Order: sequence, then structure tokens, then C-alpha cells
Amino acid sequence: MSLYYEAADVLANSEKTGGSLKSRIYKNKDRKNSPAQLFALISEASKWSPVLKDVIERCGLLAEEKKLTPTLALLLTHDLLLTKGVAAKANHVLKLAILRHKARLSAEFTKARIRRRYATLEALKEAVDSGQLDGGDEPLKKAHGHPRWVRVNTLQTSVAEQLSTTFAGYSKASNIGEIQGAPASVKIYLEDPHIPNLLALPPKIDLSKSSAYVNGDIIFQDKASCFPAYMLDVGPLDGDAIDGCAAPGNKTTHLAAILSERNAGSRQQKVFAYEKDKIRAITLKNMVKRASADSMVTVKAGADFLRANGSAEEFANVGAILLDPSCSGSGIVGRDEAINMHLPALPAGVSTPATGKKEKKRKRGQGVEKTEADHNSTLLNLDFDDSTPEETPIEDQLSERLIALSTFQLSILTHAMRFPKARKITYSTCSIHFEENEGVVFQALASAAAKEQGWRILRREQQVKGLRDWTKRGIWQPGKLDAEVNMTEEMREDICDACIRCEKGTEEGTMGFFVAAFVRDIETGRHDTTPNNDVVRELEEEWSGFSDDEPIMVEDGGEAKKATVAQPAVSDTSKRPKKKRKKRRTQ
Ligand SMILES: C[S@@+](CC[C@H](N)C(=O)[O-])C[C@H]1O[C@@H](n2cnc3c(N)ncnc32)[C@H](O)[C@@H]1O
Repeated sequence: MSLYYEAADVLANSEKTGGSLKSRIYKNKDRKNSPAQLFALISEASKWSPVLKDVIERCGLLAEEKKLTPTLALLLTHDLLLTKGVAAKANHVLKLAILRHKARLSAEFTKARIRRRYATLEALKEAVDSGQLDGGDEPLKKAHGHPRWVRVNTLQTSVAEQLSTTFAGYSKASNIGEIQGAPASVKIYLEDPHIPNLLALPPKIDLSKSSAYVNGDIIFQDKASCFPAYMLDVGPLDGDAIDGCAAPGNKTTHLAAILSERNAGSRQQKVFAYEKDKIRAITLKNMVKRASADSMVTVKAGADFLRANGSAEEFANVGAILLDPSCSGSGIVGRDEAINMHLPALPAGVSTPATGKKEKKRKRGQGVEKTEADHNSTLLNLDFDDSTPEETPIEDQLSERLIALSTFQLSILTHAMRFPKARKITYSTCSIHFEENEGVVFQALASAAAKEQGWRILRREQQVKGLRDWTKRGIWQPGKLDAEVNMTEEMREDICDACIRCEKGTEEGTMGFFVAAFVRDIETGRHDTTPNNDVVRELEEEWSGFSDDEPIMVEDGGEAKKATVAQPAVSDTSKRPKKKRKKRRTQ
């Protein structure tokens, strides 16, 4: 199928596949054209669509070319006017159709630019790239746009140095709202008040080609994603650290930077970075290298943290563990202030034609035309997701997936609690669900591991200043845990107050996120951390085939069960019954 038919087919999403546009493009292996090519065409055409819609309508293209749908007209006009040309054979029916109107389309394009008061094509391109034309001719006015968060990599540079080089000529914004509403062309930044070495920049700014990004001086990392390493607050007395779930490596490199800073750059303390997935481990290694953290970080590629033996000699000095395990990804901002594709309206009396070989036999009202006709609208809302996702949000079978995920999350957390020298653990997710967040924290605190090893929650007043001051705290959702937690309401409130939440789409400009920290006085801990191979085997049995990209299938479609709060009295792992994943296990 030609590039244009295939792109139109993706946009029509006639099979009603879930997920963001990007995941729909990249997951379908049956397409003839490369995902990168399809994604580039659709995203570029949608950026230009407020202008091109106008050009196509004024030119009367759809009235004359009965073979073109509004989507095809938009895609073809984009390539005709803004690229090297239409990517099709000279005699292709679509190419012939659009080329017939080249002169008029070009003339209307020039008029459209002049009407918008852009002196040159370059000036118009800049406005389009910065999203200024997103809402028609109106400048970008998003209530809570998602800032481009940039962490300055202190292993290589400093905020002062970056402000005088990469961001030379930028001025200080007075608040985050100013950043959130700014188009990319406005050169402003804000130093984050909660996290050191973090800058907020306008949402659509593209720094991916800047030398600072390419050479690792700056790292794109959402503000919330910086909370765990900062919360861990590792200092010279904390020894080495482990990142138990590390790829792509944002938190690993942040942890290394903090350790190095606190150690006056001596880099004596090490970070062990576990990554179970071999492919993701390659990304992790690259990121660690690019951030100049390779002298401090040992990547455990393809290694399962659940199998790590805390009593091993190499971990003898591990005092801090950061855990950011796989989760539902429900907090991720897919830069999902979705991009709108403005489609040209069909002239009165013109019906939408079929859109390609597969569509030839379709009747009016199917495929692309159905999508457009059904919604009776000339606006397609595209959830683009151009970030590097840590997880793939999957809405299907949510409650089953939450049970499976939280079982795994609890296992990994209680495993970390058995490392003999560990005194600090952070647990985080980019999920908004209680089950994966406070639910796991309450169960971990009630677990045998926590009780035997003396772990408790790091109370709000003991947290580093920026996070102590953060106002969004944990929540309690009654009825979500099978057994009520054996504690007073006051204790429960304290634990919730110790937990930190971030919401997406708010005036804070973060993704949806959760973090909590656990601490203990080392003297109270019992040193028993040999991995229980029965438990590991059992988990592997349950988790074989699990990957971040795959939804977890549950055998029946039955109602999800609530999580059970582990009670210490029944927590002896040797008595743990072997069972399948649907039941939560006592840790
Ligand atoms: C949420 S992502 C981590 C994101 C990372 N902390 C960052 O900020 O860049 C979770 C990662 O943990 C890995 N993972 C899941 N289970 C694991 C296990 N048992 N041991 C090691 N890595 C695991 C996944 O493959 C995935 O790459």
C-alpha cells in the first residue's frame, strides 16, 4: 500500500486498536512502510494542518479530485509543498491527482503565509514547529502545557555553565505557569524550586539536536522522575547504591550524579544498575556512558534483581536501594496534550471516496470516511506520545493487570528490604493507581521482611526539603485492600503523608507519579538476604512472558480480586503456598 494510503489507514484506526498513535504505528508489523516514515509524515502533516486545511479548501481540491479524502489531501499537500515531493511513482494515481493542482496549491500556500503575516517561509516554519499555530491561527494557549524538563548532568557540567552556554540569552521566568503557556520560540527557563539542577523550559522546545543534549550535559527527565534519587538522599556514609530496575537509566545517572556531588567528585561510591531486559540494558549502558557515569555505575545487563543475593561480597557496602519497577504507566504524559489534525472540509454534495486497495470495496461510511463522517468533524485528535516511555500504558484488563503488577512490585520491594546493609529504599512508580502505590507501601510495611528487618516509612518531616515541601501527598482508598491495615487512623494518615504523589495535567507540570521511602536503623536488621530460590522460581513461573510492552493476560475474565494485606503472623516464606498469580502472596 502506498505511504499515503497506509498513513490514512493508521489515522482511521478502523480496527479500533487502543494505545497512542505512536504505539499503534510501531506495534503493527504488517505495514509496508517503515514506522518512522509513517510517524514522521503524520506528525509533520498534523503540525502544518491548520495552514494546509485552509490552502486545500481555498484551492477547491476536494471538489475536483473525487479520489481524495480530506486526510489524503492533507498528507499529499504536505509532501508536495513542504518536502522534496510526493513519495510515489510518477504515474501513481494519488501523485497525478495532487500534481494537477501544484500551481494553485503553491499560490494559496503563499497567500496563507502572507495572511498570517509571516514574511518568509522560514518564519512560518518556526511558528509551526513551536506549536504557535496549534489552535488555528491562535498562539498556543494551553492551560497546563507539559514543560520540557531538563536535568543538568552535574557529572559533566553545572547549571551556571549551561545557563551561560546552551541557554545563553534565555531569561528567567517568574513562575511555572509562564513556562507552561509559552511557545517554543520564547526563550525562558525556570530553575525548579524543589529539585536541584533541574530546569523547566517551554513545552514544545526542541533541544534534541543541541550539543548539550547530544554530549550528555543535559538529560530530558520529567520533574517527578527526579524525585526518587533525590529522595534517597545518598551521602558518603550510605556506601554503595543499587538501582534495581534501571533502564533507560534516568534515575541511575541522577543517583550517580548526586553521589559524586556529595563525595566532592571522588566517585568512590558505586552504583549497581540491574536491568532484566537485555535490549533495554543496551539503552541503559549507552545512557550511563553518555552521562559520564560509567566509572561509577556497574550495569547488570539482563540480570533479575529478584535473584540478586544481598549477602554477596560485592554488595557488602550497599546502603541504599532505588526501586522503580515496571508499572501500568498510567501517569505518563504522552505529550498527550494531543496534537490536533485539522482536516479540510468536504464541499457540499461531495462524498468521501474509498482510500486505498483495501478500501476499494468499502461503501461510503467505512474506514477513513467513516471516522471522519461519524464524528462529523474536521478535527482529528491524535494522542502522539513522542516521549521515551518508561512504560506502555495499557487500559485493557486494568484490574487484573494491577493485581499482577502490584504482586511483582511488592516482591521486589520486600526483596530489597532483606539486603543486610541497606538503610534506605525508595519505591516509585509512574502510576496513578492506589494498588501500585500506597497499596504496595502498606503491604510492604506489614510484611515479614519489614518487620524482621526493622523497616519503617521515611516520615515527611525527615525528608529532604524539596520533597517535604511538596504538597500532594499519598491517599487512602478504603476497601482496596482485603484485610484492613492493622493500625490506627493516625498512623495511616502519617504513612499517607509520607508518600508523595504527582498528578499529570496540573499547574505543577509533572507526569503522574508516586514515591515513598523506607528507612531503618541498621542495628535492628537481621542479616538474612539469600534469595529464596523457591520464591524466585515461583515468581518466574508466574511472570514468564511478561514484558513492559505486553498486557498480562489473566486466564478468565473474572472480577479482579482485592489485594490482601500481609500479616506478620502468617508471613513465614517457607510456609507460603504455591499458587498462581491471581492471589496475592504474603511476603
Ligand atoms: C519503570 S522502568 C525503569 C525506569 C528507570 N528507573 C528510569 O528512570 O530510567 C522499569 C524497568 O525495570 C526493568 N525490570 C522489571 N523487572 C525487573 C527485575 N526483576 N529485575 C531487573 N529489572 C527489572 C524493566 O525491564 C524496565 O526496564
